[in-house]
Amino acid sequence: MPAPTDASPRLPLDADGILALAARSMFHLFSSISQGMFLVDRGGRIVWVNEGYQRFLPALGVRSVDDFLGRQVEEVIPNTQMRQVLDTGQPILIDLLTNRAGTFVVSRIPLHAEREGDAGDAPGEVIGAIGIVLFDHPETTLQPLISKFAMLQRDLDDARRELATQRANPLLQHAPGGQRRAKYTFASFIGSSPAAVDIKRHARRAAQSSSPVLLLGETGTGKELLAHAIHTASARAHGPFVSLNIAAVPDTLLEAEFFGFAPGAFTGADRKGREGKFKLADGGTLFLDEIGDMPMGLQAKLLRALQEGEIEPLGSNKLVAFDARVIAATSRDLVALVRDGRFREDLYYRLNVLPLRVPPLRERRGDIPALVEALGEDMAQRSGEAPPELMPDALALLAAQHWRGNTRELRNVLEQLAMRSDATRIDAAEVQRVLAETGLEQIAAPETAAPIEPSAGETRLLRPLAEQVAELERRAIAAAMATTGGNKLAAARLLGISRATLYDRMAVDSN
Ligand SMILES: Nc1ncnc2c1ncn2[C@@H]1O[C@H](COP(=O)(O)OP(=O)(O)OP(=O)(O)O)[C@@H](O)[C@H]1O
Repeated sequence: MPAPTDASPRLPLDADGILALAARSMFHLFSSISQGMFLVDRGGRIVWVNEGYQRFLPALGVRSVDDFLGRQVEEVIPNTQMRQVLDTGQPILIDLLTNRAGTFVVSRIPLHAEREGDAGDAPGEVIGAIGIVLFDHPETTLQPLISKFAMLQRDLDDARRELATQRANPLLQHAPGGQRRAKYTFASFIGSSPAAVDIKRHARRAAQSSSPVLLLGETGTGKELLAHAIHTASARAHGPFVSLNIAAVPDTLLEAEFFGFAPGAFTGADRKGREGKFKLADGGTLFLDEIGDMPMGLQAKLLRALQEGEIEPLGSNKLVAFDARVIAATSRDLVALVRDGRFREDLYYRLNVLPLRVPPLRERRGDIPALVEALGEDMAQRSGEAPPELMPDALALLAAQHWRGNTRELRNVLEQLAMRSDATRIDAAEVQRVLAETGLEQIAAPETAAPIEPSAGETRLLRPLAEQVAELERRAIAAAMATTGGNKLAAARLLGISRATLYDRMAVDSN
């Protein structure tokens, strides 16, 4: 390393100089790594904004930097907490801010006056504050953190629900041997549409029998929930409910998971040996989720176990009898898997004794308002905040979606809505924005497509057609403008019309 020459820059030797240099370096660092910064004076007036921040101005409804400077911060940045920082002198180092421009991770730091003379280390009076946008689009930039948080939240949720359900239903209380018990009853399956009533009726009937049940349906339709409910309503309700998600266990470990292993059965195995799920489910129900993902090699062994009512733990050379009722579930097309030679036909028939097809959400759109209410209540119980209240147009828009991920996806969207919206009453434009931001396809909510209450919907339709078309057009334009943050070109593209046509229609609406 070359020795510093007299011309090389050096660290200042005095404390004030070092402090000034550190402050300058940190300011430059934040200015370059953050998405934007601005300063307010003691009175909350915006006095400076950097280049990065300027790109948020259109979404905030501000036309130019000149329009931004000199304004009171609350006037131009809804929901800001800068005033609190000015009043308390306390920084808010990390916070989520949601307003019409989106959701941001922000930091707010007070600026203190220099202390005159020998005032010690105490900060001087607050003379302003600096606002920093650390991340925009936190849903993508902070995805790993958010996913982890969501997972923990869901675990907590499950535990709370389990407790609440146990209190309400003694049948769900401790099964012999400890914690393995069902979490849901048929009452947990929300829905009174013909399709929901039908599946519950068939499932209740299946609960009376001891034959294997096969739950077929898309992901998130409630197959696992129904498996729990069938167990709870069955004669085995006092026995354990044991579930195994076949897709979640590596193929090499599956056999041990199913059948258990004898002490010292293989290198690295637990010295004491371990019981498999079949044995753990003795006297109760074994739920085999994602059965379509079962490796071919193990299918023959599963078939034998089901036929004989006996299993052979790995490395034991001993047959052990078990008494468990099997409920299997899959979102895959088992018949096609059989046809392609990827699922044994004999095993398919063994499992397919009582097949139940769980309908996707789009076949029971009428249940969506009730589901929204139940899921909202559940979320509110968890967060301690009031449940989100969806306006009729927002519900209609949700009811019109395709919902590939069914109830699980609906729940995710509601969680996003609760997280991003300041208002407790959520309208269609807000839903549209979240659907767009979460990358879900959006289907407009024509009133004829999914009337939530047929009679009310029909009454609404008994008006002049031109009036209804105009209203639908106005709502579509408003939704497109909300989704694109007011960008008319993008809104026109979304609606499949030219920009000129969009201007025309908007001019008509404002007249
Ligand atoms: N009808 C319903 N009423 C209330 N909650 C429901 C309903 N259907 C599904 N859910 C909820 O949606 C989520 C997904 O349900 P579940 O895990 O039972 O679906 P699944 O069909 O087993 O999904 P996968 O095939 O992906 O495992 C759960 O939180 C469940 O409680």
